Amino acid sequence: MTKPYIFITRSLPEEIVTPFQEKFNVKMWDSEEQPVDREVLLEEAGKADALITVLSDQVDEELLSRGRQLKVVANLAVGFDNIDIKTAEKNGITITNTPDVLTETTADLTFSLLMATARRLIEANEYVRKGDWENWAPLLMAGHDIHHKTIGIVGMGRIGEAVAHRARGFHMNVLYHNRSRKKEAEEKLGAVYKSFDELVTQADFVVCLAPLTPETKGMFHKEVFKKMKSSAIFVNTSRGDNANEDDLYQALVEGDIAGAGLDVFENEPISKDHPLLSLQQVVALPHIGSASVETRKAMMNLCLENVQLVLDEQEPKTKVTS
Ligand SMILES: NC(=O)C1=CN([C@@H]2O[C@H](COP(=O)(O)OP(=O)(O)OC[C@H]3O[C@@H](n4cnc5c(N)ncnc54)[C@H](OP(=O)(O)O)[C@@H]3O)[C@@H](O)[C@H]2O)C=CC1
Ligand SMILES: O=CC(=O)O
Repeated sequence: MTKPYIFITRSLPEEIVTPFQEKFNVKMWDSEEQPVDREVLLEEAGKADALITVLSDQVDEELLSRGRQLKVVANLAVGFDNIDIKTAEKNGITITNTPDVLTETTADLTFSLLMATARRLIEANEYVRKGDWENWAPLLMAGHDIHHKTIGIVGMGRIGEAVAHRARGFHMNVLYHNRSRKKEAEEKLGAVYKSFDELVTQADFVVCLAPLTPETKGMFHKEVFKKMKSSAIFVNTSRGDNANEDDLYQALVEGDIAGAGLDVFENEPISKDHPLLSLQQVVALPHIGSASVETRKAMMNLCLENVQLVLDEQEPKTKVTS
């Protein structure tokens, strides 16, 4: 009997893949960094039983309609805005993601980014390395306090709650906004529910952790930045499209807000000539929210386990539904 065929759109460590090779025929794209060619991906989608994809692969109608063989697409991310879930469901293809295993790691990164932006860590590091540090000065690299300030979390889900937990350790007041109230988070974390407008007006740090959906796309725009405190710092570790980057740039230049910590961008990788990267008050990272070795390996294992379960005609651990 021929083994089921799994195609993985990036090269993953052998140690992760080898245990699955006895039961499955596993092929990987030969680069860890370079995305798979679209034509190759479409061809593979037509003959594979399972795909393991990354967040930059467009799993759209064209791909999901390539043939009857494809049973499961396991996305190496918790976000699944790159996948047309409705078409997958219509075509009987199971979609899985990687929630929970990356929550704490992404919360660590989100809070680090908040701190690095507020306390100007990247700018200060460059200042020392360039040899510009000649004297101690009373306001040299003075930034913004974090402790006892107010954090406003838009998207108080798994990662949002983990960020709130860290914020409590810094004696911060925690505000949050979701479409629905989370009484449990309010009790456990002392978080206070606010409307979106109230949150952006009152918070010193506005952190976006809502998924990218038609509703959240562009939710941080010109008028929203104008409502924020001029000392506010915007942190985005969700998806770049949740903020309008032109408006964010203007808000920073015009002093509507004081800084931005960004792990995600409208177009990734962001061009080095992008206006946002010309601003000292912006800290930019290459979408590394979940990037610890332990967590990335846990995500890879979860993808392979989900694929195995679906191909064995069992329920996957973390199925995505519309
Ligand atoms: N930078 C990185 O590397 C990473 C980025 N991410 C991003 O973080 C996101 C969140 O992950 P996770 O916490 O696990 O997801 P969850 O689904 O647990 O949380 C998302 C939260 O967003 C809220 N939400 C959804 N729609 C809206 C809306 N229109 N307005 C306000 N709140 C909304 C939801 O509450 P409700 O339904 O009540 O509105 C929910 O509480 C991912 O979707 C992904 O985009 C995740 C991991 C790593
Ligand atoms: O952006 C990363 C994810 O897991 O979603």
